Amino acid sequence: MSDKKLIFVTGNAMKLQEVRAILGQSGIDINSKDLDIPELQGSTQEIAREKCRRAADLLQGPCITEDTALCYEALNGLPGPYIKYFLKECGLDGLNKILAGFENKNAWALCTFAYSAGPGTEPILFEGRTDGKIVPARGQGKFGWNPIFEADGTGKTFAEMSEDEKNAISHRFRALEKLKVHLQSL
Ligand SMILES: O=P(O)(O)OP(=O)(O)OP(=O)(O)OC[C@H]1O[C@@H](n2cnc3c(O)ncnc32)[C@H](O)[C@@H]1O
Ligand SMILES: [Mg+2]
Repeated sequence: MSDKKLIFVTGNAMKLQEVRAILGQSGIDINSKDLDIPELQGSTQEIAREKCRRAADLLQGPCITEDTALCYEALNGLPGPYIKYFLKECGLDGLNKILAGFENKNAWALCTFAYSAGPGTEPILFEGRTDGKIVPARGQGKFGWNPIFEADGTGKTFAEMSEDEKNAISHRFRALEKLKVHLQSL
């Protein structure tokens, strides 16, 4: 495995940057491919599995994909996997206002990596979760909903953290820890 480059199918340059930083010296080398893969409706697991299946079919080979959800406790986990569209249509301010009628601002960030060994195989999922709460935007807004997610126990939004600080506690880091173990066992 270590001499092979694994393909990460994503259109998101910030995801790729964080994945490369987190994997660092692990010996796992990632190439990326920006394929537009339709994302189904369903649970985060169903969406992740289907996206990876389709990516492996298109590539005709092994690959990984990643789905990130932002889940509000007051909304039983929504927007969840649909956060990209909520962010696009409502903005950071709207993502706060959605919770105006609720005292509970708790949320969790959920990262799901899917690994496919190739077409016709069942993707394997690796999940990582970071708990926090939704707050009015603070910090550098370079990546998605970073400015409105304050991670528990830090007093900081992801956007107020350095890359290293975020990558030490993030949903993505936690999911990659599990994916790494799997890849290194191949
Ligand atoms: O090609 P893919 O990998 O699907 O990339 P995407 O940008 O479409 O990503 P998702 O479908 O997983 O949608 C997740 C949304 O959440 C945003 N996002 C993902 N990870 C994030 C993180 O760690 N911090 C802040 N925002 C994030 C991202 O910009 C999207 O708007
Ligand atoms: Mg996507």
